This record gives sequence, C-alpha cells and structure tokens, in this order.
Amino acid sequence: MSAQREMKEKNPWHTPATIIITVIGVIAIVALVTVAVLQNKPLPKKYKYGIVLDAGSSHTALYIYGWPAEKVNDTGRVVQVHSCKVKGPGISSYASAPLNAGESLKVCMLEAKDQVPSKRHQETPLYLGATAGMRLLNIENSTASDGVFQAVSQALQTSPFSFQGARIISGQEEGAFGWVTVNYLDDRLKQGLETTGALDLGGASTQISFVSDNYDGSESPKNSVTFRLYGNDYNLYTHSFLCYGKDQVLRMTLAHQTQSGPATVLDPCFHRGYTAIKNYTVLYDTPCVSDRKPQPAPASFNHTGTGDFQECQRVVRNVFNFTDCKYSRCSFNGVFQPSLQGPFGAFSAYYFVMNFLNLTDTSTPLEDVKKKITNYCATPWEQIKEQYPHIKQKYLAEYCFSGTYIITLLTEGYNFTSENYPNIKFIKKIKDSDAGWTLGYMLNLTNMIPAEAPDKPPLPHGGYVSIVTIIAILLFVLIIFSLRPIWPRCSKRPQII
Ligand SMILES: Nc1nc2c(ncn2[C@@H]2O[C@H](COP(=O)(O)OP(=O)(O)OP(=O)(O)O)[C@@H](O)[C@H]2O)c(=O)[nH]1
Repeated sequence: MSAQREMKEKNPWHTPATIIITVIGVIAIVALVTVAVLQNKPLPKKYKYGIVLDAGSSHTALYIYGWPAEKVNDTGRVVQVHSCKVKGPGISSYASAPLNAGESLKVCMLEAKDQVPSKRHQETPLYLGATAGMRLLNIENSTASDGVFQAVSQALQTSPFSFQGARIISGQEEGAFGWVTVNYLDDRLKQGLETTGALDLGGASTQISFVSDNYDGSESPKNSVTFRLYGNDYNLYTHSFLCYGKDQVLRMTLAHQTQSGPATVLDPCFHRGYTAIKNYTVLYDTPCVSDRKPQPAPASFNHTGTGDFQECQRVVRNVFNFTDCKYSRCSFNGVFQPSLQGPFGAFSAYYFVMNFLNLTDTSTPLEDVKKKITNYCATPWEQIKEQYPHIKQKYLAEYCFSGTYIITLLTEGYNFTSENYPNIKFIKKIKDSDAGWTLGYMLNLTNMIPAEAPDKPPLPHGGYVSIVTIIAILLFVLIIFSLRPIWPRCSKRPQII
C-alpha cells in the first residue's frame, strides 16, 4: 500500500509543474480557437436599403432592395425585400390632374416606411424612373409631362427617405439595366459566365438586350452599351422599341383596322361573342397611332371578336416593317440586330401572358404553341369567362391578342426559330427578386457593382477556424512531447523505487 502511494508520488505526470503546464496549454488552445472563431464570425447582419419606383405606362410599382451593410460589393447580395403595386393607372395617365399622380403613390410609400427600419429611413435612397408611358407623354405634351414629374417629386420629397430624383429613363437604359438585373441575380457577372439575354415586354415599349460575338458596336453604335463589371468587359447589344409594348400594339392593330372609320370592327384577335363599344378619340390618343386617325371619325365603334389566330397574326404583322434595312441584318423597322446568341430570360408581360396560356415550357415545339393559341382564340368569350371567373376581364379578353403578338414578335420580329426558341425562359422572378430594370438601375446609381473583381479573403471563415484549430492541436502535442524528459517510464511493470 505504501509502495503504491510512493509510486504515485514519484509519477512525474502528477508533479505540480506538469499539471500547471498542461492546464495552461489547454487554456491557451481554447483561448486561441475562441479568438479565431469570434474574430472571424460574420458580424450580425445590419441591412442597408434602397427604393426604386418603376413608373410604367400601365402602372407604378415600388421595389425595396436590401443588402448587408458590411459587404457592399459582393455579387448576388442585394435582394428584393418588398414590392408594392400602386393602385390605379401609370403616372402618365394623370396628365390632366398631376396632383393625383403624387397622391396615388401614398399607400405604397407608407408600406415602405413600415418595411424599412426607421433608423435607416434618412440614409435610404429613393429613385423614381419613368418608362415608355412618360416617354410618350413627353413627346406629345412636354409641359404635361413636367407637371406630372413636379407633382410626384413633391410627394416623394415629403417621404422620410433620401429622395434622389424622378426622371424618364431612356429605352437604352431600360434594356441595359434589365440585362444587368437578370445576370446579377443569376450570379453570372462576378463569375464571368456566359450571360443571359433579356427580353422585356411592357405596356408601351419592349426591349431586347444580349451579348453577341458578332457585335462589337461598330455597326449601329447606338445599340451598343459597354460595361466593365467585376473585371470583365461586356459589349451589350440593346434596343427598345417605343410603341411596341403590348397595349400600344393593340391600339396600333385596332387603328389599322379602323382606318376607314367603320362603326363596327370585326377583330380576329378577340374571342367570338366578345363585343364592346370603344371610343375613337381614346383609341387614337397616343403618338403611336395618332397620325392614322380617320378624318372624320365617328365618336365610337363596335369592337367585335371573331377569334381567329391566323387572321390575328396577319393583322399583327401589319405593325412591323420587315422590308427596310440598311444594315447587314435587322429585326424590324430598319433596326439593326446581330444574330441571336445564348439563353434569354423573357419577363414582364411575356411572363404574364405565356404563364396564363400555359406556354412557359419552351420545349413545346413552336407549331404546338401556335396550335394552343389558335384553340384559345377560337374559344367563345362566354366560355372563357366561365372558365376563368377570377381573372380580370380586361386581361382575359386580351390574352388571344397578346399571345399572338408575343409569338409574332419573337419569331418574325427578333427571328427566333424552332432551334433557338427553347433558349428562351419565361421568368417572373429570379431568387425571389422580380426581373426588370429597377434592380440594375439601383446597383448602378449606388455604385454597387465594381468595375474590378473585389479581393477575396484568402480563406473562408470555416477554413480559417479549422486551420487555427489544427495548429493549436499540433502545438499542444508539441508541448507534450517537449516534456518528454520528465515523462514516466513506459513500462507495464510498476516502477518500484
Ligand atoms: N395578365 C397580366 N397582365 C399584367 C399584369 N400586370 C401587368 N400586366 C400587363 O402587362 C403589361 C406590361 O406591364 P408592365 O411590365 O408593368 O409594363 P409597364 O411598366 O406598365 O410598361 P412600360 O412603361 O412599357 O415598361 C401591361 O399591358 C400590363 O397591363 C398581371 O398581373 N397580369
């Protein structure tokens, strides 16, 4: 018994020095790892915000974007945190009562106040960009357009946000920023991947934007936009067709059919059984068709559907000029377009219409797409209303026309064929953010996409912590081994002293 106690007392592992060294070693390792973990832990997320109002021809929508405050330049970090659809028509419809345009934004602005934490209000930039509706009003009556901007600016200045101005964005900006949005959200820019083209169909204009190896900007330079983003150069082809949004094209096709001022128009783009009294003055009240107004025109006409896709396509073709082209190749109306390249994202009305018609699957052969639209157009109006009781009748009545226009624009306007039609993806959102020009516009104005690729930390957080842990364990083992001279003898036999 006493020999055993003596053996314990002589065991060098139990000397005060080794115990102290071991405890200090363990504490040092724990401290080292803890510091590494804490020092590199992502900071609690403080968000910054930006707000963009898309003042379109048919309506205004508000988008709130958010991003972590500490990492501004990382791709894919800015996301849409909220959106609000303004009730009523687009701001260009308030030309004769501009104060109401400002008033119409109030509900969405109140929502924005609730969505953005109040301590961030003052630093949150607020932009309003107006598109084709205001472009047309500005052409038609620039004083009225100035009045509308004054009214909306006054309303937005009273908001708690940092209002940065309201302006018409050019068709080129609308196309290019739509392309930036799509590729930013898809993480294609930072990684330098092949980009996705953007097809945007609005109410009053439509945009096509893509990068093509066959386009360096020398032919038709007005269609060229160059960007340097994350260290990559892009030469983007973009064109915006004013008046080729679906609402204005509908007016153009009607104007074409009413050139002689008839009292009844039999329209193949509307369902059999559809009939409505329409006002000539309202129909022709847009620069897109005003020069075609019959003189003298009766006050109104009876708009009656006949529901015939092929006839509708014939009518729709009339709005395009496919013959004049002074370039090596054109889309339509004498506009240069290089050969189509890469995948395309088609959004806004492209999505609304094709989604309703159940045609978002572009692996469906084009002939079958046309058959489906033919069947939809041929369905009597009464049956359509019964089938879709919850869908706004204005939208419902126009899907036959809109589907026909979309297919004609894509295949005959932009020259998509059976081979490359499947390259189109009809999209509404990408990773919970709406596809459209607004995000690209804000990223540009807040300088959130750097021209050069940001420096990456040499290691991700997890890798850093693992390496520190391994080094700490190695150090510990080293200390233990350095204590070797005072190790107990490695013998199974008890050492009897
Ligand atoms: N079916 C359907 N159509 C919609 C919906 N929202 C908008 N539209 C229509 O789709 C078309 C395009 O809408 P937007 O993308 O908002 O276009 P916009 O911004 O008003 O028009 P631009 O100024 O030309 O860009 C318009 O004819 C709208 O009336 C929807 O939820 N469903």
